[in-house]
Amino acid sequence: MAHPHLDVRRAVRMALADLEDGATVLVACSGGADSLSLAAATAWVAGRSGLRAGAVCVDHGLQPRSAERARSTAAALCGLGLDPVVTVHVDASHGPDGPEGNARAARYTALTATATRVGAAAVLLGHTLDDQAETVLLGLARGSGPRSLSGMADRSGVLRRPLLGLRRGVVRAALPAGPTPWEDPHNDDVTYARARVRHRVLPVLEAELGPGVAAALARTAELARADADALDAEAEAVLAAVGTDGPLPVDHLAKLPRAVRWRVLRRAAIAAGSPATDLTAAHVAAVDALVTAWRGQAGIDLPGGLRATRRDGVLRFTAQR
Ligand SMILES: Nc1ncnc2c1ncn2[C@@H]1O[C@H](COP(=O)(O)OP(=O)(O)OP(=O)(O)O)[C@@H](O)[C@H]1O
Repeated sequence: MAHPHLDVRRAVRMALADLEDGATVLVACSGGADSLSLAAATAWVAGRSGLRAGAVCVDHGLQPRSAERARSTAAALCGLGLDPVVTVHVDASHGPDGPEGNARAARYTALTATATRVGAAAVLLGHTLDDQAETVLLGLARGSGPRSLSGMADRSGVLRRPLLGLRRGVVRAALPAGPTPWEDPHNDDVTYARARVRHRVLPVLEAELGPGVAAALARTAELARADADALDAEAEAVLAAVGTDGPLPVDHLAKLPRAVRWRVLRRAAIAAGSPATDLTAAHVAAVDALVTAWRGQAGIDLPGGLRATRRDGVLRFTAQR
């Protein structure tokens, strides 16, 4: 960790290399250490490469002091040389994923909408290699498939994660002097699984298996993403050929590799009205058994009042009255 400032600036420079002169980038800033370090590096890079840099803070209204925090973050960012901060208020009290999940979904929607509104070419997020490794470990512990194990993408639409290849320690060692980062109390609260992975599981893995474990987990994420992309594309192609909303020929489904067939069945069930958040791997496996191990059973009930049935050589998803 000889030159953390250089490492962070290089990572930001590379992530922004394709932007045209005069383009605007926004740093998504929570006020935490990672996004403050990212903001400082982005201000430095933008100042030397003809880009405009601003910042955006999302106020979820979840923590009582969040408005005050947003104000002090804004002041710190202006001090780092970024344009005045855009603060966006979102309502995270509704949604299917609990307060944290709803806040995350609302945040990504708000960040993307803000980029469109201000004409920004990219919004930068401060996720690090440690965040990626934690996500992979949490996915492994849940028995996730390659899509979940692929963690966070370095690019997704307008969102970019320049620090995904850097350890959190490097990012924090490059923190600018002056602003005091705000620490989200959840980060250290070991009642949360992610905090336990961060403070207890990953350190033990590194002590026992070597310091390269986090980078290895991040590599797993990259490999899993490539596999998941290929399998998803194949499933899409199958559905494009047979049609998403009609009956699915069982003979055709039975010949597909299981990983592709599961994806086809999941997509078809969602297209027919089963909510993606409620449709589990066990539901999909039960529908799969109608294809591969059918012994005349009547059908499978699915979330959203849907029923999967097999008759006359085709599989159908129908809404139950
Ligand atoms: N309220 C928010 N407003 C704007 N951006 C946010 C907000 N919360 C999180 N982000 C963005 O998402 C990234 C990851 O946030 P998260 O809370 O998962 O991780 P973190 O390790 O606590 O990061 P940080 O130290 O920057 O808070 C942040 O670095 C930031 O870029």
